[in-house]
Amino acid sequence: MESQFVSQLPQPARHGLPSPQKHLSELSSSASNSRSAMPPPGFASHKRQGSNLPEPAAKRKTLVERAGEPPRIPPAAPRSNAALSSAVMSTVHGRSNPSSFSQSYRSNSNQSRNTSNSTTSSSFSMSVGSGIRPSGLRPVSSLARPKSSLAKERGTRMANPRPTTSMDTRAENQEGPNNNKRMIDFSDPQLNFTPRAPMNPSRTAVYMPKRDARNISPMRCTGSSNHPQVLRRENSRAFSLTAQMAELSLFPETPKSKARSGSPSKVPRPSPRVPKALGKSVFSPPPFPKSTPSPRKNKTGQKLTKYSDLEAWDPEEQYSNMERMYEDVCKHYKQAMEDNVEAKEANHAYKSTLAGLEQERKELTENVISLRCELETTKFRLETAERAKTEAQRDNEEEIEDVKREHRIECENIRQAHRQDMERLKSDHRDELRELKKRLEDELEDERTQRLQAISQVSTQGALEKQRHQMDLEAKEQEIRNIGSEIERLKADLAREKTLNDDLRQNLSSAGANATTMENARQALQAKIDYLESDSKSQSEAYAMMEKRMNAALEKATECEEKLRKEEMLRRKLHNQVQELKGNIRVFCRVRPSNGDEAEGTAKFNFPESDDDPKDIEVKGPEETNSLGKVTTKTHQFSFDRVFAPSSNNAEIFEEISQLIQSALDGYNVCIFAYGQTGSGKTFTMSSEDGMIPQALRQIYSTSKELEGRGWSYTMEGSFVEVYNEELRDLLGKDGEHNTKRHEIRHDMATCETTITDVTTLALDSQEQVEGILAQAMSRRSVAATKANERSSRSHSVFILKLTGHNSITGKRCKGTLNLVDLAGSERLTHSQVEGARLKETQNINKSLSCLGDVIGALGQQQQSQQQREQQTGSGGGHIPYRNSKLTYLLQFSLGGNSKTLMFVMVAPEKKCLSETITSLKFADKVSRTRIGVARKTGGR
Ligand SMILES: Nc1ncnc2c1ncn2[C@@H]1O[C@H](COP(=O)(O)OP(=O)(O)OP(=O)(O)O)[C@@H](O)[C@H]1O
Repeated sequence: MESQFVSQLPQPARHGLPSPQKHLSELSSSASNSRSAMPPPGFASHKRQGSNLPEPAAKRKTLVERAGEPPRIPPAAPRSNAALSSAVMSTVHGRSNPSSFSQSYRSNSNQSRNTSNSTTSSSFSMSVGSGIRPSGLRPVSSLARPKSSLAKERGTRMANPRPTTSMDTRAENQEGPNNNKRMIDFSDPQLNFTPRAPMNPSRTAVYMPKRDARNISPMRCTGSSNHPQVLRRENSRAFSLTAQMAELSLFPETPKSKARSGSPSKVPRPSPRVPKALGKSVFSPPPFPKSTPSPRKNKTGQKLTKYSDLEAWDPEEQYSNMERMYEDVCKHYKQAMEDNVEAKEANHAYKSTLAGLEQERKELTENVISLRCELETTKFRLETAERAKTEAQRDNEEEIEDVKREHRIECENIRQAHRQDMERLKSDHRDELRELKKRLEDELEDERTQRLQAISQVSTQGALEKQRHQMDLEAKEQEIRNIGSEIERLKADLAREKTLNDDLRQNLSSAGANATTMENARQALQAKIDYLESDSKSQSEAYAMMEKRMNAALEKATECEEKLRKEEMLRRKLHNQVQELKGNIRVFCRVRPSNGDEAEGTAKFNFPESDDDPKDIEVKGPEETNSLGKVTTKTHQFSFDRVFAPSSNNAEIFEEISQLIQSALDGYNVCIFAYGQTGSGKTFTMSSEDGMIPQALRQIYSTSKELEGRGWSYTMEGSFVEVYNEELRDLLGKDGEHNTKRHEIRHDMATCETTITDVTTLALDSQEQVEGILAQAMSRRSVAATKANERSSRSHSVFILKLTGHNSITGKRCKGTLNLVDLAGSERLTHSQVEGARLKETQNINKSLSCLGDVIGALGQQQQSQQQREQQTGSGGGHIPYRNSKLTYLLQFSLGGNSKTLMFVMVAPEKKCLSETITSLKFADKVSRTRIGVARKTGGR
């Protein structure tokens, strides 16, 4: 029983001594581990003897110093060993309080072995348990938790052995934040810690840090307590244990004070299972003195005093307790002694290990010295090599510098040579250029001389040639002139011959007709003779009747012809009377359509309703502001012989003037002219494809054809001139001549005929010929782009058609002239803003138009005064300023009593032309009111 007890005590020397190798490895590992810097328990216990306070962390030791340290020191040694030492010392020095010693020692031994002695009471077990628990493990329950009625039960329950189950996990989880701790069963064969003492079933399981099995090493546990917090906790625990031990006394405690003393585990209680024979083999404590029972002993209900309610102590019971405690202490002391012996053995072993290590250290030191020597040698070599390298580098740099310098000199030399070469080449090149230039100049001079000689030769030859040609030309011109006069003479002869021929032809035709008639008569007579000879009386009667009827028919035909002639004469007479009634000067107004430029705006024109013969036009004038600031618009009303709205076309207009064309065929002078501002549509009306000129010619051709049946034959001669800057130009003249040749206007006052000198007069034999002539004339007209018209006519064009008719039946003749005039556009100088040639043109245009107005006005006045004078004296006369302009002079016989005149006043609808439009309309109105005398036939016989 005693041996069993002894074996349960901690025996570190026997089972905890590691092999030297392992020991060294642990030492070296501890050298690198700060936790192992904690002093071994042996040192600590010696150092802290007599002190319960924890020592500060020891200085880090060398390998040699550590070699002698015991490898496995129980955990929490500083605290437990201090307490143990103090307890032992107090016991040795005869101090009382064995229970505190027992408690301290038990805690120490249990920590070193990681086992617990479950043979003690539950409170004692808990006390021991708190010692083996790693720091931080259930600190509150072990230290601060007050004792309760449940504490004992809980402690017992914790000590109960149980297999490792899922509950372990739960228990582990219940450990709070330190989950890295786990319950380890010491019976687990995997663990290399095997307690020598039989395990108490109630303590087979203890809480261990969650590491490998080595974590149960006291060194590591010690290390873990090195943490400042842990140290504090350990210190406080040691302090509380010391304090508790100091509290222990032989005097009984009241239950109340017990309850206040803290954890029940800290109150020492004798284990009922401690063997009585403890320490017999080694140590036999003297018997505890027997106490004699007190005579005053009152087992039950004995009070402290007579007047007190407190129960008195039972000394006997206390004594027995003390006795038990004493035995317990003796038992532990014996155990400690055994441990001491073991520790000495271990010390010895450590010393031998230390010697080995010392030897090893010496060897290592020698090695270190030799290595240092080697290091020094290497350093020296390195420095030498460095120096050599630096020197080599310096040499290299010097060499590079030398090479660079040489290179620079070489470059400089090459550059110099190159520059000299360049200079030389340049001078050579300059010389070459100079020579080349000189040579070329010489060559050029020679060439020029040769060329000049050749030119002078050629020019001499050319002059001679020219002279010869000139002479030839003059001779040819003379020849042509002779031929021309010959032609003229021949033409006159031809015309005379032609007339003679015509007369002869007529005589021949009449003779032919007479011959036919005679033949018919002869045949009739022959038939009559035959009939008479056939002797038929009835036939003779029938023949007479037939002859009678034939004669009647012939007479009737003659009557009809006469009647037709009379009617034709009447028609002409009536036609002319109608024309006269219409007025010898008539005015038509035409408004052209807008050219589509909406931005310019259109003036307001009104055409009062009239079914087929519109004659009135209203124009809204420009806005005017009167003196009161009121804006007014004046409406101008005009009446003409006919008004054509913008929608009317050239065909409609020609219908109206076709009667005038007939008058020209009848032998009247007819003048149709178009007046208006530039761009108002004059040329469009007169000379466009379906304009008045082409249509008039078409009608003349067709009518003359019709009249052929009535014995009329017509000859048509046309000329086309323009009045440009008061000069006449022949538009049908030869190329190059039409605008250079000068022409004169000649009037034959006897025949009232006008001729232009050197003007081209063409016999118009066919319609196609006329159209070709018109196209040529139009292309030669003087036109220019103005502000108002891109192709503005800068001249007055006059197409003169002379119509000569002869009636072969009646022998009548007639000669009419048709003048179709396209006047140049009237425009204000301020509006046109032209200058130079254009200005001169405009001035001449305006002057001639003004003269035209003057002539018409004078004609009107003359008519009035003539009528008055005729009424008074029977004679007329007056001055008409025809000569004031070329235009009026040219149209002298077409603007007067001998002619029929029609004026078109052309109107542009644009707003910007409004003032010019009104001016034109006023002029036309004035002309329209003019009454020119009665037209007379010219050349009629
Ligand atoms: N009745 C019309 N219908 C359609 N276009 C017209 C008409 N009248 C004139 N024009 C057009 O208006 C433009 C000017 O006309 P035109 O050259 O005949 O004017 P103008 O009076 O002869 O001008 P100018 O006096 O400068 O010669 C032309 O392009 C012409 O085609």
